[in-house]
Amino acid sequence: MSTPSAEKLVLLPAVDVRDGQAVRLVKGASGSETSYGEPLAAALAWQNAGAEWIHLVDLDAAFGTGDNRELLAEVTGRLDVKVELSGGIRDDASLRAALATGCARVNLGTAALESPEWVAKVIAEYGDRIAVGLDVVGTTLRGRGWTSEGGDLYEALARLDAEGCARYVVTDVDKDGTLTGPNLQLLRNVCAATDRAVVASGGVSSLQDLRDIATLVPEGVEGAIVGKALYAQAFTLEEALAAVS
Ligand SMILES: O=C(O)c1ccccc1N[C@@H]1O[C@H](COP(=O)(O)O)[C@@H](O)[C@H]1O
Repeated sequence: MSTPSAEKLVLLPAVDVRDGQAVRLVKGASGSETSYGEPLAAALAWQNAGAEWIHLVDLDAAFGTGDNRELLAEVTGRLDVKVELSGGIRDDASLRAALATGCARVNLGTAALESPEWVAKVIAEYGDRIAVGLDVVGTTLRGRGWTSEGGDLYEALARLDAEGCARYVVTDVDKDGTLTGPNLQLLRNVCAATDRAVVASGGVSSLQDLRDIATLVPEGVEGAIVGKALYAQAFTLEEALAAVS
């Protein structure tokens, strides 16, 4: 596989769902939620503003505090844009249900840490409909709602590369929801370690942050997830899309 050569950075507005509501967390901490209303309304707003993708997360399933599966299936079904579905996809049943929503791809987090053989199997079976979320503090992976430690980022990357993983969603947990700017060095380091596509996540606060991430497209960064900055109206999605076009 060669380094992907996307021309422009793809933006994926995030719709994270907890207890039926679109929320943003700070550093993924349970209890730090700010609520932003109906997930469908949020997703449709991003779609109408020009998004090509929505990053849709079942936070309850990620934390193990229940799930929002029916709601996320309904939201996915109502959208015309591509959906990257994430949170609690850890076995055949949850993967089948996620793929059956019609989402373009799923993002596996905890499973990549705790069930590596199963993840290798589903990568072989579903190819680029499977992305792996590499959620890190420093270079240590986090799972189960980012509460458990799951080994070294670069060891996992080498293993998943060898298994044919097509794409990684790389989140700096300490940046997520903080509006303090992305961890560009982490993204550079990951791109140097893999030739697979990388989606950047965590910390975007300004249009300049998006322009900075876009400079890493030639290194392999394909996309950026944008959450809090959009909900806090730091800029509009239209402005963001124009900034990276
Ligand atoms: O996105 C978040 O803010 C977030 C916060 C805390 C925990 C998880 C979070 N996000 C997503 O959850 C998946 C992992 O789910 P799982 O481990 O596969 O069940 C992760 O990739 C993030 O997209």
